[in-house]
Amino acid sequence: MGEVQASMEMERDMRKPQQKARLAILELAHMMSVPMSLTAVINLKVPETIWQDGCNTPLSAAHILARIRPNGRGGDAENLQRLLRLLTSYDVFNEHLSSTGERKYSLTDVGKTLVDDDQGLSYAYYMLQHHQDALMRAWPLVGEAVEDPTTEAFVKANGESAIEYYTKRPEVMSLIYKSFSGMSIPFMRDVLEVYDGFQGIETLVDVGGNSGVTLAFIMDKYPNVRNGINFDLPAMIATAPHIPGVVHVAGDAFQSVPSGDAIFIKWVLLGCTDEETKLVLQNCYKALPANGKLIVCEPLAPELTDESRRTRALLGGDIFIMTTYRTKGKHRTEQQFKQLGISSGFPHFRAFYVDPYIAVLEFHK
Ligand SMILES: C[S@@+](CC[C@H](N)C(=O)[O-])C[C@H]1O[C@@H](n2cnc3c(N)ncnc32)[C@H](O)[C@@H]1O
Repeated sequence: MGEVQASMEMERDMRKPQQKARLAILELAHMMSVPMSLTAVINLKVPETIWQDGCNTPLSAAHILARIRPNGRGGDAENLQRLLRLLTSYDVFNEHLSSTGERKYSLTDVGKTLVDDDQGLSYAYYMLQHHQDALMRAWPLVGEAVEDPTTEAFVKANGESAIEYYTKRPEVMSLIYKSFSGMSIPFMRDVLEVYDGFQGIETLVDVGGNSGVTLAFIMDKYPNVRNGINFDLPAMIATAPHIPGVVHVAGDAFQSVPSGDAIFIKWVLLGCTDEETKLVLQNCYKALPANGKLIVCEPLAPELTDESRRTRALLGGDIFIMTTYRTKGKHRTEQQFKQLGISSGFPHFRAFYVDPYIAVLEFHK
């Protein structure tokens, strides 16, 4: 029987629900192979090797290995090809199969997100950050968040919180900065193309602004923002890089936040419990003038649970938060944010869906 015929017969058999179910559970059972293979090819520098000079020329695994290894020797091309085939099935690489059976690989649009741009940023650092040893140690304990939500899996596995762990290690901090910037800048580029809510603001406070890169990006596009205050925890501010025009201020948003015409918060509230989120929103309310505005960019959990990529990406991120940062931090729905805003004093709320993952939420006094 030829492979095509066998495949057609398998398609037909797949109509049997039990076979479909067994196949689905095996896919789930082997799911771990996907992020670990992706992390491996990033560490091996496969994406930039294929992308060399922006050409995206299809290369065989042996050719990729020869380019990666300066002396052109060593490495197991067959094993590299096995990683590339799996990741092709997840749309990271395109596979080009020749009539002789040789397989070559180029980058898809997904794969291209792993190649550094002219500022040295890409999503590769986000992948690497998420799969560091310390974070991986926490995953076997994910179920304990159900039994005991008082302590994060990360803390149980590593004896300290993720933030404490990061800030003690300069090499981890530099990965964190690249990871957040690599994820943040492409999103902000899209936001600033369509969202004009920063017009008319002179002093903008970025609460939990980390390195200050996002704030600098906003100030570049909106020169009316003349005073940019990057506010973060003391340990983060201690290692924040110097950025012209950005003033770094250390503090704790649970205590108070600096005053400004408007306040910006991005990718912070997901790491807070509902009570802490309310506290931060109340502190923002106090720090804003009459008619002041709080602009929040956070992942928005979908109301409906379906099988879409968006739902999976967002709910997967939600479990990442639960495991790594806060067992009761979470991705919230639009309605949950609206209610938290109202209970913190903000009577007006608007949501802008500028990106499938992160939304822009405006809270007005
Ligand atoms: C996931 S990072 C997001 C950084 C940045 N806003 C971005 O979008 O790239 C969360 C940031 O919130 C900061 N943060 C967490 N709790 C905070 C608090 N209580 N007060 C101020 N900053 C806080 C962290 O130190 C970290 O820099």
